[in-house]
Amino acid sequence: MPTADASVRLSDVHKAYGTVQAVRGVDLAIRPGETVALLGPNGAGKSTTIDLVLGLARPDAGQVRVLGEQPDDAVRNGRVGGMLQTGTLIEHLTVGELVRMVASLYPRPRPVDEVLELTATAPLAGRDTTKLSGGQTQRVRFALALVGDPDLLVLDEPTAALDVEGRRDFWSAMRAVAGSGKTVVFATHYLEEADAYADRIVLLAGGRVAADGTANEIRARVGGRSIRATLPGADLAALRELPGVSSVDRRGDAVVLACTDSDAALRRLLDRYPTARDVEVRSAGLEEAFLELTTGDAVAPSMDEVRP
Ligand SMILES: Nc1ncnc2c1ncn2[C@@H]1O[C@H](COP(=O)(O)OP(=O)(O)OP(=O)(O)O)[C@@H](O)[C@H]1O
Repeated sequence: MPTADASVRLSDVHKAYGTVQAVRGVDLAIRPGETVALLGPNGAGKSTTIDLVLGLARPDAGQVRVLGEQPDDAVRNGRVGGMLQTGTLIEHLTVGELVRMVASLYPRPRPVDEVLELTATAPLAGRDTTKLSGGQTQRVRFALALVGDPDLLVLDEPTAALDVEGRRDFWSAMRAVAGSGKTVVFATHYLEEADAYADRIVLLAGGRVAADGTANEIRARVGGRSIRATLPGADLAALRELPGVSSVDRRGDAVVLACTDSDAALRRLLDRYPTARDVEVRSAGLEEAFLELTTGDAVAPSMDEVRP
């Protein structure tokens, strides 16, 4: 894709903080209208990548172009709307007053009523900004990122502190915006959010791109299947010796066999353990792909960090 045609292009970008290599040779091109998730465990380099795109950090090496410009020029020209992890709303204004005030700072703002509608903040327009829940605050921050009518929206973990309902409401607002043709880049470590809301997932680990594609393409990178069967009291060491089995795990009365050859493993399992029941064979999911692709020279995420 020629540079001018990409909304965001990173070419062999490196960024260190002291001795920590936060981003190590990232190449990435995001097309206009795409919704892209930057997914990765803690410390993968997601926020640093977002800071580079927003012109808040400069690369040590490589190039970042946003809408064909230097990032800070694109931001200054009102072409980029950003929502960072932290930030508070100006206090003692109503939501409507705040969004109107921010709109007045842009040359061609989007009509305020339309933005309030789109972000489901219209019912909050008369509410003081100090009287909002976490989810409502995030939607107002989203409205502020949107009101300048940017071509590109960049959101750093927009739902990190929200409960399930707050997350759902936020994403339904986001989906409406993405559907209107904007390019959206968001960072998350929620697999399900990346899967549900992004057209494409860029999986980061240890400051590098570990995988880049649709959720299905990333799943397909991990070819293995697993067999789950109810088998009370089974000897895990003996199961590990079955042909085609790479590892074994116990889940209550069930066992899960990760397989390199699930056909061979299944035949021998049923032969040796005729009492096995509720047998299921399944393809590796996004969670397995995430674990496999982000483990290695990168920092392995703990299951808490994966938060499927
Ligand atoms: N300002 C900074 N000073 C020093 N080190 C930093 C700074 N910002 C980030 N780092 C380090 O760079 C690496 C990448 O951090 P980054 O915040 O980009 O990752 P992340 O994927 O956004 O993680 P998280 O999900 O925890 O926000 C980490 O090791 C982090 O500790």
